[in-house]
Amino acid sequence: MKTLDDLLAEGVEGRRVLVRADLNVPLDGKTITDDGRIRAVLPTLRALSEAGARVIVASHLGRPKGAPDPKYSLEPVAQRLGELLGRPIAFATDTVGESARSVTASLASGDVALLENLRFNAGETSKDEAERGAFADELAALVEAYVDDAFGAVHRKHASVYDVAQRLPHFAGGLVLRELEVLVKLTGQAGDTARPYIVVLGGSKVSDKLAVIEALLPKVDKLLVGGGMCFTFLKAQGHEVGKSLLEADMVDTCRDLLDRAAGRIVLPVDVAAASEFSADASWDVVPVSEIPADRLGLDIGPASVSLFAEALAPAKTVFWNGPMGVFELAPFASGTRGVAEAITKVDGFTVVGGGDSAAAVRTLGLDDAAFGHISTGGGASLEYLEGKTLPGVAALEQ
Ligand SMILES: Nc1ncnc2c1ncn2[C@@H]1O[C@H](COP(=O)(O)OP(=O)(O)OP(=O)(O)O)[C@@H](O)[C@H]1O
Ligand SMILES: O=C(O)[C@H](O)COP(=O)(O)O
Repeated sequence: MKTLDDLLAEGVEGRRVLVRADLNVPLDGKTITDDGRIRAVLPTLRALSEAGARVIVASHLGRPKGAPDPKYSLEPVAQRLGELLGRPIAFATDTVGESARSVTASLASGDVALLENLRFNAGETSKDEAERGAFADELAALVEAYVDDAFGAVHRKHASVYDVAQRLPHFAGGLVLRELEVLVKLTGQAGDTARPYIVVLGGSKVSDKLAVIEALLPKVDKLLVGGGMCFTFLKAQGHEVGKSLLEADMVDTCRDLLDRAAGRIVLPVDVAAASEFSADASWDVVPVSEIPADRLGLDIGPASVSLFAEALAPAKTVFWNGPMGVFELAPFASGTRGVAEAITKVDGFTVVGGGDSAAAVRTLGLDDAAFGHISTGGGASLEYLEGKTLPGVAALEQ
């Protein structure tokens, strides 16, 4: 795989370079609530700009439906990117149209531009190769070289991730390289995963994470399951879960996993059971065997935090993905905070697997530096650990 260093060694002075970044940051209206993904790509942008490239950055934001939607404009991101880089960013109000062409044409050496949301174009995410290819042609026409530094999107077979690489000299950015270097240590491939190896999974969707549980089960010593997804497992264990999140069609699969795991899947023993999905709900901590029929579990309880902390204490390797509860609502953030704190005390290598978990670490005021690595990829890190081929990585390798 050719890397950013190879491109810099070739010389980039005056060359137009497209950098695919993952600037898909959480927004509250127009306010960025966590700019971690913007910060993560700064070294690549700085290196190219300082070497005299004309840098054109492209990203998706959210999941607009293939047409412009102001709610998903990257304009606030351009603003923040400019502040962090300490230089003005030229913002194109489209991705490959009139504005993009004129902005890229007018860049001087060292300048940086950001294109509008890639997903405002149906071709970006299309399953039809010709449609994706046509959009990739338009993107490629703007530049002379391509750097992929969008680790969070390498699992997507999208035009800007996959097809563009086939049309231009392509290079892996520093963030993509660093993420792969760290995550390979958790696959067991290199045979150097220090034990005990404990995986903590939470978040809302069991169905999304079953494949990763399947893939990791033979490799890990313990798998701690919290968050919305634990209720499908609790149901499979024979508990009633009231109005908690439940994927009824996954109960049998969870039961099968629990049988095969022979005690290595650890579930909460108590939960915060609330009257409604709201910060103002009335709620109590109850044992998992006593969740009232009219309540929903929005967090793991204190006994579960202690149980998980005890399991984590001897760990030498930890991977954590997905919050333990609805941490966005203050009363239900304790489980996530407690487990995150237990992970920071681990005397070993700890990785936070992206998305909401990384945002939780920062919004709960925990110290980034207390974790070995905070991945910028949620789905991407999980698919990598599952052992799937990541289209973005495959394209860079070709
Ligand atoms: N008990 C619960 N009931 C309902 N929702 C929950 C519960 N616990 C956690 N969640 C929600 O799960 C969401 C995160 O789920 P998701 O599966 O997307 O996690 P993630 O893997 O960190 O995300 P990403 O894929 O972006 O990395 C959070 O918004 C949180 O509020
Ligand atoms: O947030 C993410 O995991 C990445 O930015 C990918 O976004 P997507 O799941 O909408 O493709």
